[in-house]
Amino acid sequence: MVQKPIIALDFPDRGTAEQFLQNFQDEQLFVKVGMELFYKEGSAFINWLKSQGHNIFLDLKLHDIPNTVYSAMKVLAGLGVDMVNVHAAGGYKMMELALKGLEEGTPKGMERPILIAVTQLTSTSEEQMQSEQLIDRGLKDSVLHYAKLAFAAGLDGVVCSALEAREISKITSQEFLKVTPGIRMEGDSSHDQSRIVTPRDARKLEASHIVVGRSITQAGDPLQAYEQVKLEWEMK
Ligand SMILES: O=c1ccn([C@@H]2O[C@H](COP(=O)(O)O)[C@@H](O)[C@H]2O)c(=O)[nH]1
Repeated sequence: MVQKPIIALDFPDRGTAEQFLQNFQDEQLFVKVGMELFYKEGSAFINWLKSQGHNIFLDLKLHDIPNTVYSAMKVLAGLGVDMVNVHAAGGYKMMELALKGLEEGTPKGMERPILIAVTQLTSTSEEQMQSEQLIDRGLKDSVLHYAKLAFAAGLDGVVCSALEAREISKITSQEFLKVTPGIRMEGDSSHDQSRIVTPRDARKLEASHIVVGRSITQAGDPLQAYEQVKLEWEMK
């Protein structure tokens, strides 16, 4: 089944986010809440989104020592969101403990949130990665390496560019999720993203999910922009 595009709710506060969501009336969406909105509004906003029937990816990208991530994941597991994430650069042990924390923290009768790991941010270019992270390899090698590590640690998938999705499937499994931000419609500004792909190409490249922010949230008609993204994404 094709998953709904995930809309990145990159807004400063709950009021702005709720106003944006009014464009979609009763449609049940898959939304992403990032650091900005979560740090401002906390779990009350998550509860409200759930009460509206939306699926939620809580995008906090945890990256700390294994024990700290383990404890934090135990808390996040209680929020009832559908998806959470860590940075794969935190390492194998950190990812393993993130998963353990989620498993232990998920209340009885609830499903454990999907756990994915960021490989290389879609804003990162090969040159930037080599000069700033001192990685003396191609960017794809680094993404594939992190994907393999996340797979070995038992995670459900990764955040990557759709450009890397097909190769990740080959070295992990078809079911391993490839959640792909950096999505732009033809002709849209890339803003601060480096590795961008259209919804149509993301589908062809076998991404399992697309994450779309500004192409929808900053559109004159967000509902129409969402419908267009969805149409391209669902067309094979
Ligand atoms: O590698 C990553 C990981 C996360 N993101 C997040 O996705 C959205 C993308 O927003 P756009 O406006 O469509 O660029 C944003 O919330 C990022 O924090 C990412 O872009 N790349």
